[in-house]
Amino acid sequence: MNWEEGAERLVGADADGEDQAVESALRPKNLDEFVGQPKVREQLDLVLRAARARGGTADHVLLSGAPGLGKTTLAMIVAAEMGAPIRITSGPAIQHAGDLAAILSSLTEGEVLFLDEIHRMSRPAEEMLYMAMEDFRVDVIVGKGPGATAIPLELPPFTLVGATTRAGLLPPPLRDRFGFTGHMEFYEPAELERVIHRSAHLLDVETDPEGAAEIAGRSRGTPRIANRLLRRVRDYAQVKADGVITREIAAAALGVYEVDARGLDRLDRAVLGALLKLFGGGPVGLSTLSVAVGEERETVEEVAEPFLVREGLLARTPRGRVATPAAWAHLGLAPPRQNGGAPGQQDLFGA
Ligand SMILES: Nc1ncnc2c1ncn2[C@@H]1O[C@H](COP(=O)(O)OP(=O)(O)OP(=O)(O)O)[C@@H](O)[C@H]1O
Repeated sequence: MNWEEGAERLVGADADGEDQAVESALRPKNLDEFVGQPKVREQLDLVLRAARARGGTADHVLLSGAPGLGKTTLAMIVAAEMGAPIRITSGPAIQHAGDLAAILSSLTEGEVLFLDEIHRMSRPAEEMLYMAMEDFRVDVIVGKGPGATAIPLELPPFTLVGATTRAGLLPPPLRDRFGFTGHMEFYEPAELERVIHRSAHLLDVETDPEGAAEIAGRSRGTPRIANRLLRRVRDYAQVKADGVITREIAAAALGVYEVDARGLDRLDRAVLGALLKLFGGGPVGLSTLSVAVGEERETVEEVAEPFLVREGLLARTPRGRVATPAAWAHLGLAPPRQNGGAPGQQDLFGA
């Protein structure tokens, strides 16, 4: 299978076509329904309540965190809680300052502008946004060269909700213009169980507590993945059983899709398996490891490794990739008595 960009993984955190079609039905509509993220929820609640009490517009909000953790959902909740409409766009869609000017100038008072992947906006658009956020004004440049003139345009007060997977990539002047920054964490299994119960209810699927726990444990801390796995388990329960999701049904269904008890899929297990079985647990260079699993370096490094590192199964060291004791245990293998092997011979392709 090709795991290159665009290949769909059941445990991938980016939205696929089916996710997009069903996600709006599963989105919590207000802060009370939003599961987990207690800090962000409490802080945002204060920001919104205060703005409502003042009868004004809420401060600009920056949400950072991995894909599928609920940034879009929270942006929609900000609008709903403020009783305001929402406009949704993304950094890559705004390549010219003019694109942004067109959007900003059509906003109505109090409207929420959701800018996903805000770190991918073009530089000129970013500079226009500074002024819009601070002074609710933009300068529209008319003409070219020495004859160009800037026509100031007043904007109604609005709330920008920016989302980014990488808050560190935002230039400080942009970051500083947000009144509130919320960092979204990966979800605890108990929180994902609540997400699954809620979604199962909305999808009209019966799920017992152990069934939800089984799916939660394989969802990589991410509600989008939990919802996706729930849909696949529901299919299995309907076709192979009486439609009720139990622990056995969930485990069997996700076994069919090769998502293991910890949420690793075939690619993750291939990388980990090669590291353990072929290289004695490492250290081994990334290129060597990639050749061993028959994948591109980038696929191993960007698609498989981040979750393996997060799970404490693999470490990236200056000498190469190293498996942790938990990796041996997870694949049910006994570590060699002296972990380490012969890195000089294994690093044939460099790090
Ligand atoms: N806290 C939550 N409680 C319940 N469901 C949630 C929660 N967070 C996210 N979800 C569900 O997960 C799905 C993905 O959420 P959302 O689209 O908001 O993620 P995102 O962080 O914006 O992702 P991306 O960065 O890819 O745009 C939604 O369908 C939503 O129903």
